[in-house]
Amino acid sequence: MNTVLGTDVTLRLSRKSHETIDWARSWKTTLFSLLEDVPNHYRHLVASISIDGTSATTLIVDSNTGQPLSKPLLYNESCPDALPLVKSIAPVNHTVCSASSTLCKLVSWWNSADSNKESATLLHQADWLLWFLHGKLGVSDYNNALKVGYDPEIDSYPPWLLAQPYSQLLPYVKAPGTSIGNLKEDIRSQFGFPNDCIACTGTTDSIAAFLAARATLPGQAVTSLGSTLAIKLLSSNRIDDARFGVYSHRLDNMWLVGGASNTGGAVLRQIFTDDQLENLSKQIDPMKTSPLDYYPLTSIGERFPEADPQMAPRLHPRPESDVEYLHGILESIARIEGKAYRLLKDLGASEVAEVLTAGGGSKNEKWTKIRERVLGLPVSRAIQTEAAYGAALLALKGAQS
Ligand SMILES: Nc1ncnc2c1ncn2[C@@H]1O[C@H](COP(=O)(O)OP(=O)(O)O)[C@@H](O)[C@H]1O
Ligand SMILES: O=C(CO)[C@H](O)[C@H](O)COP(=O)(O)O
Repeated sequence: MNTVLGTDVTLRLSRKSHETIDWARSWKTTLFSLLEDVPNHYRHLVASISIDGTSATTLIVDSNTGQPLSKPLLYNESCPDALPLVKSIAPVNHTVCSASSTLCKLVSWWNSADSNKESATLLHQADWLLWFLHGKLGVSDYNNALKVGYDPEIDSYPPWLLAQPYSQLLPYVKAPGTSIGNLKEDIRSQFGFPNDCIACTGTTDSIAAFLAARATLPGQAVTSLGSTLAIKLLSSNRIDDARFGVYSHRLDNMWLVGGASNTGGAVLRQIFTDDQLENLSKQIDPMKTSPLDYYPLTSIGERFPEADPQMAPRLHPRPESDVEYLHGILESIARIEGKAYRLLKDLGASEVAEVLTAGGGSKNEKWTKIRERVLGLPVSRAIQTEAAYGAALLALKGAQS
């Protein structure tokens, strides 16, 4: 029997200004502390390791040292300066035609960098952290590489992208859960992993959550209620439309159609502690419709189901009662989720039949009932709600192939 390790190292914006956080150092520290947390009596049994990270979280690193050449750009950061140029080379409404796409982040760096262009490589958060384990720089997976322009249907970067001068920075792409190679000797000896332990390509956090939920039939969907609201609907056909922030990830021979809204738990965390969320939620009647109409965001900008970088948060008027306020916020997020699923149907995806829930918000039973009422669909908590479990399934896939 294989023992495998999956880690979800997505780190979210904390209350501090994210200008003050050394993100790359935080991620590396988090990874190595997670490896330290593996009980010693399991470490010699670990056959394979994989990592999921936030999508479009981008690093430009030195091809020789792997060290970042500039500040990493997070999943929800945008580079609108690059959008006109990206739109001029990509097909209309292509996934990369979003200011928060990885390609916009690459083009923005390329146009502003005055050195190191010849010895630079683009990596995503999960790619860079896996590199510490296997030591082969420049390897990614076709889920993380989607937003830089990789086309998982042709298993290649498209000609319009390869023709660009910065295509030399693009990472080599493998399927998620594919062996990259054995762990480096220093990592094996530092943590006591076996000589034949391998590192496998990872995926993004919301796809790892989908894998963890074990949805296998077209029409099954997973909503990840984490810091953000990420939606993945298993569909037999591919839908991509940047006008609405809709794109399709490949999952073997099917498609995960969806997108990621900037609404979600990060807004709740700005207002309530987890204990307050639990205690206030107990007092909510989920069958009662909230009259409050919010668009809960932590800052200006929305990706999906409206791709509007100028959308402002709407969290007022605030009622006297915190129970009513939380009810209004949870119901408003549910309305955004409902709008997202209706949009996918209107764009031609398989019709959603049931919604499984992952992420921290999945434990809120009152929210689940509110969502079931608003969506008009069966909504339940996935048996496995942690993205790390999905990453472990990818490690297992790599160990068995
Ligand atoms: N009882 C609750 N009801 C609703 N949301 C909750 C509850 N407890 C925690 N959360 C939310 O879950 C989020 C954390 O979930 P998690 O899946 O770990 O997010 P991420 O991996 O994106 O950081 C937080 O933003 C928090 O507000
Ligand atoms: O919101 C996010 C972080 O939580 C990411 O954008 C999320 O990973 C969705 O992106 P993808 O659909 O590519 O997985």
